[in-house]
Amino acid sequence: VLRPISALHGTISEFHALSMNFTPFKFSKSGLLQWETIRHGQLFVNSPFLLSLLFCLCFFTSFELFFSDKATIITINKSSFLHSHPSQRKEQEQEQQSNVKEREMEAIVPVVDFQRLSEEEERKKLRKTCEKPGCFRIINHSIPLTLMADMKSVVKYLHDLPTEIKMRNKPSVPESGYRAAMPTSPLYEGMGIYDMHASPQAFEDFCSNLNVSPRHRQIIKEYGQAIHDLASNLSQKMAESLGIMDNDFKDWPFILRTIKYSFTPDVIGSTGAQLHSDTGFITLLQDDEHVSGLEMMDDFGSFKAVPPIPGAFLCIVGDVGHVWSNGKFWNARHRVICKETGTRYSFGAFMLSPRDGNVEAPKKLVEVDHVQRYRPFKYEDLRDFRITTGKRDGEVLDQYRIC
Ligand SMILES: O=C(O)CCC(=O)C(=O)O
Ligand SMILES: [Fe+2]
Repeated sequence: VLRPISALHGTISEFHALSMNFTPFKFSKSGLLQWETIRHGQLFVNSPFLLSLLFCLCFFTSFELFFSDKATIITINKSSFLHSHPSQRKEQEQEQQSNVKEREMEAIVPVVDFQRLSEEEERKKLRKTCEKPGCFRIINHSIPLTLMADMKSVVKYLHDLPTEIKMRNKPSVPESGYRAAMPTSPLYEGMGIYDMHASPQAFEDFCSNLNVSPRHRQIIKEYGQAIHDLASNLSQKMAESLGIMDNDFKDWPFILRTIKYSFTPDVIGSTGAQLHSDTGFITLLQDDEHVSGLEMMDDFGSFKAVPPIPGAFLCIVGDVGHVWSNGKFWNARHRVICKETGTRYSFGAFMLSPRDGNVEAPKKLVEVDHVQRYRPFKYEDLRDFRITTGKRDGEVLDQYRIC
């Protein structure tokens, strides 16, 4: 919580003495000047001289100081320093309040270290986060940062192609091919390749339809292989965290999917992607590190912004993950909202379901649990049900629920 330590023209209303020291300041997007503090001695606040100096500074310059007792952030309102007109102060106060709210409204997305998944403690963490909130960040993974950056450039390039070229890329299954912005989802444009690791032809068709250059072709191929490897390894670790040691995810089909959101000033507040759960087992998303928008819904139906971590993938458990785990893993509900102007790119692997088989919990898991929570079904039936009914969130599974 940020507490004002000086009100208008420097009346100190509240002051919480915490130890602090300043790192170099920076301007935040909202025009606030922020000093992020690091832990140090109590030099600043314990010195009566400096405290008086601070008081005078507030008094004469109408600085407004905010002090975080949680995040140890000091915020000085730059604009109130420059213009101290009372009518502006109200606006500034409101802006600060909403900044505080925004910071408090960030989803807690646990971070899992891929390199440490051989350790019991990290595996427990993985299981716990798959149970709730049903999403996590994976760091120290196998995909080089250079490949992630290269793929992002390719994704931008592909989405910038003329529409008639993008349209050549016809879907072989829903969510593959090209999906242009539509009146029902005007901010959203998607592209995908289905099952490229098992069907080289799908990859060839995609590249030749879009006249992809040899260099870009190489990047997509490498990225597709790398992210499918990571997704199947991670799926295996998730299964192992439930005691299922013999499930091989390497052959499971996946969609390499790219999404572009065009966020212009007139659509701030509009929906980029409606509230949904993902249909497959797990999604590995390289979400945009600059343009925000992704929100997770919590148990109370509130939405929390997901802050980006450059270099980390956001992993989201889907409907198949929920059913396969006999209801243990949570298919996290999420959406994308336009919050700022810019183009948001998100892309990654949507790991779907067992090839040619039913979606169901492994027998061993059912034995341990003494109950099977969902009856087996075909992935395609679930996918088609979602398309025909327009239903997108986890309730689509109710039709298969046993208990
Ligand atoms: O764009 C994003 O960050 C989220 C995309 C998403 O949730 C999806 O495609 O299923
Ligand atoms: Fe999603």
